[in-house]
Amino acid sequence: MSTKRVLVAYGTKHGATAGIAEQIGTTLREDGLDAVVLPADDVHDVRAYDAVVLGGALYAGHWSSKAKHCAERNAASLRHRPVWMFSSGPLDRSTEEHDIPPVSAVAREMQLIGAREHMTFGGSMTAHTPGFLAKALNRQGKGGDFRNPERIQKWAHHISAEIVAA
Ligand SMILES: Cc1cc2nc3c(=O)[nH]c(=O)nc-3n(C[C@H](O)[C@H](O)[C@H](O)COP(=O)(O)O)c2cc1C
Repeated sequence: MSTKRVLVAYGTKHGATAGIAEQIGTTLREDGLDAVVLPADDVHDVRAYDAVVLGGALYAGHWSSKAKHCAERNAASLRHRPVWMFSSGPLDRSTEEHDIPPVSAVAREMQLIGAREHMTFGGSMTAHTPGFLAKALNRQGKGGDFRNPERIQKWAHHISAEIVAA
């Protein structure tokens, strides 16, 4: 049986979501899959992949437009392969306490594509994040890196298991 190819695509503004995507890619590779990690803007054809993981950052209640446009641009092909989606956002530990459902636009994309599952991961906004609002929130002590490597890895292992079993 040939190694399954998996695309992990991400829509990011400041890199936190890219970091999550890279960790998912690394874990999928450790599990024996051929995983490629790409910015969502660079994804124009997913037909070379057996499965796709697509993530986007949340800003003001909206999922990354880069991730959304990627889903829309590739909808016809995504419908024919297993797809998982994730969001990177909350700047607290809430994602570790309970599941945070996808925002409505993501739920709509998932339905259109027939995506299997969605996960919300804690985000990251540090003193290095550019932008007035980010700086102001950091000054108020509201920033931090809330990405949880164990949770990300656990979800990636779960995806590998489903892909291998398919
Ligand atoms: C101006 C601003 C607005 C944000 N709005 C949300 C939001 O509505 N929901 C959320 O969960 N996180 C929100 N966040 C947190 C970001 O989603 C988080 O920092 C994310 O990991 C950033 O990803 P990126 O670095 O890939 O762009 C916001 C952050 C900033 C700076």
